[in-house]
Amino acid sequence: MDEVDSPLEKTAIESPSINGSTPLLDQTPVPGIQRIEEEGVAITWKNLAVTTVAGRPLLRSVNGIAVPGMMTALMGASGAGKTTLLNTLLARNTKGLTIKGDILVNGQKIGKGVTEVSAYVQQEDIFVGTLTVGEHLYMQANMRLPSDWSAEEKKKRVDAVTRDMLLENSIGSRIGVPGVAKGISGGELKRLAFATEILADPPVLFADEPTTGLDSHMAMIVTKRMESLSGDQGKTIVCTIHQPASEIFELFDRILFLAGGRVAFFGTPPEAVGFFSKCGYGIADHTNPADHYIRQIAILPGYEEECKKKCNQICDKFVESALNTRMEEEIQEFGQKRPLEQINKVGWGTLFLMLLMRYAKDNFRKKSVVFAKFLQKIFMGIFIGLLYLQTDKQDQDGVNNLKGVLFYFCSELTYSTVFAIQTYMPSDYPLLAREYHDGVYPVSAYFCAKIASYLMIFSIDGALMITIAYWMVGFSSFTGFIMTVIICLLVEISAGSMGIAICSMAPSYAVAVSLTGPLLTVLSMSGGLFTNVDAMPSFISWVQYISWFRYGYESLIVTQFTDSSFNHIPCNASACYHNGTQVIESLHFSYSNLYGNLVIMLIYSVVVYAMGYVALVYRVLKSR
Ligand SMILES: Nc1ncnc2c1ncn2[C@@H]1O[C@H](COP(=O)(O)OP(=O)(O)OP(=O)(O)O)[C@@H](O)[C@H]1O
Repeated sequence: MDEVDSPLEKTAIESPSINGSTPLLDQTPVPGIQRIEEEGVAITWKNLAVTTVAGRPLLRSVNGIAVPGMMTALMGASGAGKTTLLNTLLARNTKGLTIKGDILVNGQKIGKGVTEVSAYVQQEDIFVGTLTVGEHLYMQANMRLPSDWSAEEKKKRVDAVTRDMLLENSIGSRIGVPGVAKGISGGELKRLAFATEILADPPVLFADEPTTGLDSHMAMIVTKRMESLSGDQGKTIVCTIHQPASEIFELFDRILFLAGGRVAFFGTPPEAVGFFSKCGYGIADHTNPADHYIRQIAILPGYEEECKKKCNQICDKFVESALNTRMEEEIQEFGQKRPLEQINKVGWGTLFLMLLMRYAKDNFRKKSVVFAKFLQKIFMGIFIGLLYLQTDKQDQDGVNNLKGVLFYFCSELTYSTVFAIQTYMPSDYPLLAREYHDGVYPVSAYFCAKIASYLMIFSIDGALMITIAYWMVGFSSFTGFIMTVIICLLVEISAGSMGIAICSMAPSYAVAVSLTGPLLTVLSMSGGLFTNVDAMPSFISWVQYISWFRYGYESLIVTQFTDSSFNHIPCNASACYHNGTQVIESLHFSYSNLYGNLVIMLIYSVVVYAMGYVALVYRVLKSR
C-alpha cells in the first residue's frame, strides 16, 4: 500500500492556524444566513434515514437546508450517499428503500409534489439530437410556459435563457448525440440542459454532478451560471458535485459533506477550513480543498475499519459543533410554513402538437428512416413490378403469381414497419420517462404524438410502393387500386400498432426484436397463403383471427379476383381455376368479409395501441 492510500498519513497535517480558522467545535455562535428571502422556496430535511430492504442504512439521521439565493453542494467520497440524498429530496429512484424523517418544502410536506416547484438537471444530458438548439428551446418553451403566454412572451423568455446560458451562438446548431452524431459541445449540452430546466423559472433547481465530464474551463462556466441563478435570481440550488477545482469549490454558499451516510460538515467553504483543522485534518497550502476533505472522509481500500472510525469521529465532532447548532436553528426557521406557488401547467393539445412537431422532424431528419421508408419502397415497388411485369391474368401460373404479389404487399408493409419502429422507438424511453417525471407532459400526449408522427411516414411509403407495383404487375382496375391502397394502409397501421405496442411493453430493443420475430412468423403463416384458413387444425385455427395478414390478404384477394378480368381463366388441367370466384373460394375466403375485415383491422389497431399505452404508462410510472 503506498503512502497516498494510507488514511493514517492524512491525520498528520494539523494546521489550526490556516486562514485564521475559528474554533468551531465549541458552541461559539457562527454567522448564519443573512438574507431571508420573502419569496422563493426553502427546503429543509431533518433526521432523514434511508435504509435498503436488506436493512443496510444508506443515510443516517441526515439534516440539512437549502435556501433561496444560495447554492448548496452535496459532496463526499464515492458511496457516501450524495445521490441517495438528492434522490430522496426529489422523491425519485427510491424504489425498495425505506425513508424516514421529514423533508419540508417551505415548511410543507409535499412528497412527489416537489416536482411541481423545482427543476432537475440530471447528470446525463438527453435530447432529441436531430433538433437544433433553437428548435428544442422553442418546443420546450411551448411545453413548459403557461398556455396564456403569447408567442412573443415565450420568445422573449427563450432569448433570456439563451443569453443567460451563453447559448446565443449555438442557437442554429444541431444538438447531436455524443459519440453518434456530431453536435454541440459537452459544455453547451450541459448549459442547454440548464436552459431547458430554467425556462419555466422554477424557484428550485437540483443538479446531479453538473460539471462531470467537462473540462475545467467549462466546469467553471457552468458553475458560474448556477451561481448567477442563485445569487442574481434568488433560486434555491442543490447539486451533487464530484471533487471540484478550488475556484469552483469556493463558489458554493454551503457545502454538505456526507461520510458513510452521515453529515460530516455543513457550512461555507471557509468554515470547512476551520472545522477540519479543529478535527485534526487541516489543509496544507496549495492543496485542492475538496480533494483534501473528501480524502479525510473516504473509505480507503485496506483501511475500512480505521476509515469508518475516522469518519464517525468527524461526524460526531460536527454534531457537537456550533455549525450544527446554526444549521438546526436555520432548519427550524426555514421550516416554518410559507406559501408555495406551483408552476403552471400547459394544455394537452399544445403538448401533443409540440411532441408531434418534435418527432415528425426527428423522423424526417433521420436519413436511415427516410431511406428505409421511401427509397426502399420505391425500389421494392419497381422490383416487384419488374418481377411480375404485366402478369397474364388468363394463365394459371399468372394467377398464382398474383396471389403471391398480394401476399407480398402485406408482408413488405408489415416487416419494414414493425422493424423500423423497433429500431428507433426504444431509444425514446429515457427521455420520455425523464420528461414525464419532470411533469412536462403526460404519457398520453407522447403516445398519441408518436403514433401520429409514424402514421405520416408509414402511410405514404406503402401508398408509394403500391402505386408503382400495382400497375406494373398488370392490375388494371382503378377502384381496385383505391381499395388496395386502403387495405394496405390498414395492414400498415395494424403492423405499426403491434410494433409500437411491443416497444412499449419490452424493456429493451433486444427483447422487442426477439419477441417480434416469432410473432410475425406465426401471424404471417396463418394469413391464408401458406396455410389454407379452413384447413388449420381447430385447436390452432384461432391464430388467424389475431393476424392482420389474414384480414388484409383476404380483402386484397377478394378485391382483385372479383374483377371482371378474371371472369374466365383458361384451364387445361383437372385442378385449376376457371374464374376469380374459384380463386377466392380455393383460399376459403369470402366476398362478404371484405369490408368487415377493414373494420376489424381498425378496431384491432386501436385495441393493440391501447394495450401498448397501458404497458407504457405502467413502465414509466414504475421508473420514478
Ligand atoms: N436502491 C439501492 N439499494 C441498495 N443500495 C443502494 C441503493 N441506492 C444506493 N445504494 C448504495 O448506497 C450507497 C450510496 O450510494 P450513492 O449513489 O448515494 O453514493 P454517492 O455518494 O452518490 O456515490 P458516487 O459518487 O459514486 O455516485 C452505495 O454503496 C450504493 O451502492
